Amino acid sequence: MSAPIVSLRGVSKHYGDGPTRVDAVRDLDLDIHAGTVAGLLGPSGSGKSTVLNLIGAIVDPSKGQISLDGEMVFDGGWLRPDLRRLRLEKIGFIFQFHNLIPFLNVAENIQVVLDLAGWPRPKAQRRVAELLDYLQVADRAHAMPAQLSGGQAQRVAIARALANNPRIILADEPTAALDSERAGRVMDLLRQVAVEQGAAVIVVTHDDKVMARFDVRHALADGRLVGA
Ligand SMILES: Nc1ncnc2c1ncn2[C@@H]1O[C@H](COP(=O)(O)OP(=O)(O)OP(=O)(O)O)[C@@H](O)[C@H]1O
Repeated sequence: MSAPIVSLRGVSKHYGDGPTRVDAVRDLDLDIHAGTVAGLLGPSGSGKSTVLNLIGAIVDPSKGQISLDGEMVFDGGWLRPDLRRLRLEKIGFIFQFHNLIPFLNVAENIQVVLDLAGWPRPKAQRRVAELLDYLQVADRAHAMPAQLSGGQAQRVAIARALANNPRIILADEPTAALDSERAGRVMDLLRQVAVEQGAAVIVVTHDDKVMARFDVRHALADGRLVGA
């Protein structure tokens, strides 16, 4: 099997110290490979979002090692001076409530990511058009987020997450606000991205509608993996 795109070794995260300390993730080893759609499951408070945010360099690990797309990025401390750049280069985020910027239209919501990543304008505009086509929302390019249906908004959010060709897609409850048919389409799309772009897609969910759709399932309880 190919080398993992996401690899965690002995990763722990606690919030606070002393009597208020919460051990959210304990000594976690986790590998996710290219072309895989992985589910991160478990009851509320088991540490799922913390794991996603550790991989996304949004939360600082308390200890351990994290390597992303073949690069060791955390080894007792972050090895990259600019975590914002690390995220832009390697990671696409998708959230339950899509987090589109309300005062930018659909095309601009995607364009903004490419501007931040330093793409030249003409190339970025071609990429935006290609993504809107791929996600079947090209006819909504000039619509504002408030004018979109839930399914359309989620597809635009996915387009934005894919814009910079990240090898790692992190999704937090991406289907919870969608009916089964739309949820199924989002999962089909994530699978297509995993396969076509050789990406690792990691989905945190409680959503029973999509449980059968993962290649691998990692279940957490009390900050530890408890098997698939
Ligand atoms: N910023 C924080 N400060 C203090 N404690 C936190 C913080 N974030 C999470 N926790 C605690 O860490 C533990 C794991 O939380 P986390 O959000 O990762 O779980 P989860 O499995 O994603 O839960 P849910 O399904 O409810 O979103 C919980 O006990 C939570 O209260």
